[in-house]
Amino acid sequence: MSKPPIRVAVTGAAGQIGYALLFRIASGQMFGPDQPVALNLIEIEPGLKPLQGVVMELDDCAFPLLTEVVQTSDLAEGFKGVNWALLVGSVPRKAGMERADLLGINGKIFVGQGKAINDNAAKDVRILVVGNPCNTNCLIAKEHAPDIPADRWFAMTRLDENRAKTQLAQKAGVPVSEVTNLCVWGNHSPSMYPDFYTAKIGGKSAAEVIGDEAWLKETFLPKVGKRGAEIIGARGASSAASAANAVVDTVVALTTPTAPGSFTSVCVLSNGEYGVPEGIITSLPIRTDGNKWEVVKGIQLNEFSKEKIAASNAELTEEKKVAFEALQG
Ligand SMILES: NC(=O)C1=CN([C@@H]2O[C@H](COP(=O)(O)OP(=O)(O)OC[C@H]3O[C@@H](n4cnc5c(N)ncnc54)[C@H](O)[C@@H]3O)[C@@H](O)[C@H]2O)C=CC1
Ligand SMILES: O=C([O-])CC(=O)C(=O)O
Repeated sequence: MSKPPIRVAVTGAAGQIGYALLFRIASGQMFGPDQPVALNLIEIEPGLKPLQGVVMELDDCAFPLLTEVVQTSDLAEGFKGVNWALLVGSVPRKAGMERADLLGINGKIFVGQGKAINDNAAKDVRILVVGNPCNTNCLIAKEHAPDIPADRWFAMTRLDENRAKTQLAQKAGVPVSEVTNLCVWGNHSPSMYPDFYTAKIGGKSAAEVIGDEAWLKETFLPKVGKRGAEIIGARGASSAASAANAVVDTVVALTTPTAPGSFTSVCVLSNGEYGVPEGIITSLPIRTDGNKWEVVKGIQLNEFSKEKIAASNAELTEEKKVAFEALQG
């Protein structure tokens, strides 16, 4: 007998990321080759017509695992019974903007979505926020969903982790699979800290294998931090296929046991781990048994790392203040 479907809501389903993401969910790449899925696709009114076209394409793929597709702009209908909510829908930045500039535009969206998830989702719902600025948007949604436990809320820095791994692999001249234990700490913004001191290449310290601290500090860090802007500059639009890929990677990482001794980067609600201020959604090293997750303990951070992490978290604390003041005003 086949398993009951996992019901997945995707907001902004007719957008760029949606177009790269839905087909991967429906094909089984997110939940596995024997796990049926149902899709609840949520768009604002003007997005419903293009969404129809995307759904025609989903139909035309004849995915054996796809049991149902709901198309709606009604949040209660869209989040009804969902086990996962992938919150992508929101405005992307243009050249010259920082992601935090989107707070005033996008923040409000996450109030209504938080409430609708609270009132309609399945009891086991887990939420991944992608729409920028994703950390603070996640916090806004969480604050408006009082019945959903805090450990169900995630925002995405896996794209930054993947970017950082590739940069290190290319510099070291090794396959990217050799790079492990790369935690991105802090905000999904240029202040993020991809921790090259803790990362490993072929099981050895990445910093020692690279052997060029000046490159790591002065080239690698800004390269990863500003990669999103670099892509906007080249493509004229923000990253979409790689973002969708990171959504798949994040959900897989949270639903399958983490390899022994390893971890992945996900933004979660801080509880003061590693001296991080409590009550912000910040990127931390996470491991899981596929169901329950925990922040990995005992990573030794040097002064440089501590300063970088503190600066990014100070930015998040300020972003939180500005966002919640704006929502009240
Ligand atoms: N966290 C991360 O690593 C990344 C985050 N992003 C962010 O993801 C978001 C989406 O990016 P794209 O798909 O490229 O944008 P897009 O503009 O191509 O698509 C966004 C879609 O969301 C829809 N939408 C807008 N407001 C909505 C609402 N209230 N409810 C439901 N749908 C709504 C729009 O109609 C549109 O179809 C942006 O905020 C972007 O900055 C992008 C890349 C990486
Ligand atoms: O940079 C942007 O605006 C889109 C994004 O979050 C990324 O590519 O990391």
